[in-house]
Amino acid sequence: MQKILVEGGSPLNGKVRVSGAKNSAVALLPAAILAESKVIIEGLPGISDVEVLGDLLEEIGGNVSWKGQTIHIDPSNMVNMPLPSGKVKKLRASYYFMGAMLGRFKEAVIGLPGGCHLGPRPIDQHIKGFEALGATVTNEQGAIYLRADELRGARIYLDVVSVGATINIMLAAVKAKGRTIIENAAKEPEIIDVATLLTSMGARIKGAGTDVIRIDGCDSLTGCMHTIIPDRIEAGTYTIMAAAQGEKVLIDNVIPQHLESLLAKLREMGINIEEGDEQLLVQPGKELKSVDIKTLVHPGFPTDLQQPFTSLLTRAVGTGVVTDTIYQARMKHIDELRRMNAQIKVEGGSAIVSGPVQLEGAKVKASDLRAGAALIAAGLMAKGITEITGLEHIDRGYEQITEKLSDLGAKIWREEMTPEEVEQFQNS
Ligand SMILES: CC(=O)N[C@H]1[C@@H](OP(=O)(O)OP(=O)(O)OC[C@H]2O[C@@H](n3ccc(=O)[nH]c3=O)[C@H](O)[C@@H]2O)O[C@H](CO)[C@@H](O)[C@@H]1O
Ligand SMILES: C=C(OP(=O)(O)O)C(=O)O
Repeated sequence: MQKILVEGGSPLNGKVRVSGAKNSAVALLPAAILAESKVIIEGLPGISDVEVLGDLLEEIGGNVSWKGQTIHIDPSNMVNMPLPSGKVKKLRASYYFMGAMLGRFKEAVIGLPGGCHLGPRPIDQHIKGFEALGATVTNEQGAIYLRADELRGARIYLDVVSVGATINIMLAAVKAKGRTIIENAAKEPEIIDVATLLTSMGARIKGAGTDVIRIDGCDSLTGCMHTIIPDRIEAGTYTIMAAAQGEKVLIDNVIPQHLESLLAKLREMGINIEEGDEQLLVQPGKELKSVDIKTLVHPGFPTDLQQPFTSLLTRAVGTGVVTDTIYQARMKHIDELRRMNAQIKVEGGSAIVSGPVQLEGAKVKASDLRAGAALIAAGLMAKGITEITGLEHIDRGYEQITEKLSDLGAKIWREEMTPEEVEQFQNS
């Protein structure tokens, strides 16, 4: 087991290249189940979520091979194998096997998903959608059993705007008879990316990226080639780190329009950001002004950037209020930031960050993926050395984060934990 060490204070300079989007990748791979011939997806991020999904596709009989960041998935010999436990528990997005296997086999058994612990993460809207399409859905001993004699298109209104439910319903509906209309659909760029892949496979989808998606089902889908979009959350994380500790940092392979809400807030803080077609140049001033943020569904401020942004606020002048309306309990990083001398109060579900403070290195634990990014951001600004454990979360979503930051001039590295540290970590 490893830990990350960061010796703070070094300025960040240079160029960092953003990888393919985790939250697209984790849907694109299961989507390949629906094809009848080879699906090739280029530009995938080297993260553990993608590895696990590749293994799951092999478990159900897919022929999977890798050439660098490109995956070749031949789904023709896949079988409807139940996946009630095991690797499905390692990540959130294993829930996409429900929609994809239901679409292909009209039947599936999938264990309830894992992923970041951000408070309650129900999947009732996914189930509502599958049932509307004609499936019977039961929950038995921690696994979801889905079965349909026939999938029929339906009009589905989502009570909660959900990325996962929107994509999962699309996956099943592309093979349903007739038209499905998803109302109050999520509008995240990853939904458009998945719709683009499915359309290349022959699916008929209109409106992805708006809150009404129309899908006309078809009998068969073929293989295709697809290039994934860049990861807006990884890009946003490096943009925040550059704002916190950068002099002049170029974020490469980014779609700036995907990050408008973050960029607007950073500009309000006094950070100079120039937008190119696929690049952002970040040059923070000496003094940053605090701002308030409230997370919202896309195109609002993304919940997945709330935690790293909280770290940035510790070096801004004034008081910033952070409210997460998507995951109210996504606050586990706060206690760890406090160990590093951050002045943060939690009141009425919001974190109130007072600054500027000089953060100090400490031993901290990443409780989830973006908490990990928040602690690395804090470590970059802190005096002394910060030791971060819980890397299994960070490695779910950030490809080569220590290497990318080292290339920007950060003093950051990984070390094996001693047996005593492992024991302490496991008991904490
Ligand atoms: C793999 C993936 O893409 N993960 C992202 C996805 O997670 P995920 O798809 O799980 O998140 P959702 O968009 O579904 O969740 C949004 C909100 O809706 C609620 N909800 C969701 C589904 C449901 O059936 N019932 C329900 O009540 C959730 O508890 C949450 O409060 O979107 C989140 C919100 O942008 C991001 O933080 C995650 O990084
Ligand atoms: C919450 C996240 O991921 P997941 O939904 O995969 O747990 C995230 O990417 O920040």
